[in-house]
Amino acid sequence: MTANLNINYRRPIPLGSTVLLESSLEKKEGRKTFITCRVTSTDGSKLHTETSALFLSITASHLLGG
Ligand SMILES: CCCCCCCC/C=C\CCCCCCCC(=O)SCCNC(=O)CCNC(=O)[C@H](O)C(C)(C)COP(=O)(O)OP(=O)(O)OC[C@H]1O[C@@H](n2cnc3c(N)ncnc32)[C@H](O)[C@@H]1OP(=O)(O)O
Repeated sequence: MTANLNINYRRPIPLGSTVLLESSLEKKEGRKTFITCRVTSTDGSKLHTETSALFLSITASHLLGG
């Protein structure tokens, strides 16, 4: 479950362009998983977006409000 999501939009992505998406698992601490992601041009020269997120493991009952 997404607990936190930060997105920095550095440069607009031209309509119809192809981009490269790179995600990394930064660390895992118990139920917490920290992920980062970068969106760049395919040659890597232009940074479009950089993201960090925290996901928490949950039980099915959490989704049902338990
Ligand atoms: C345009 C370009 C983009 C490009 C990039 C794309 C890739 C980007 C990468 C990835 C994107 C993935 C896609 C995103 C999709 C978004 C849409 C959704 O996900 S919709 C769901 C929204 N989420 C909810 O509705 C959760 C609502 N919240 C909850 O249900 C609870 O608060 C929950 C489950 C998150 C935590 O509740 P508890 O009761 O299970 O756990 P507690 O005890 O509060 O926390 C456990 C530990 O986590 C820390 N923690 C909890 N929330 C935190 C937070 N917001 N920030 C920091 N730490 C937090 C706490 O401090 C604690 O840490 P200690 O164990 O003490 O070390």
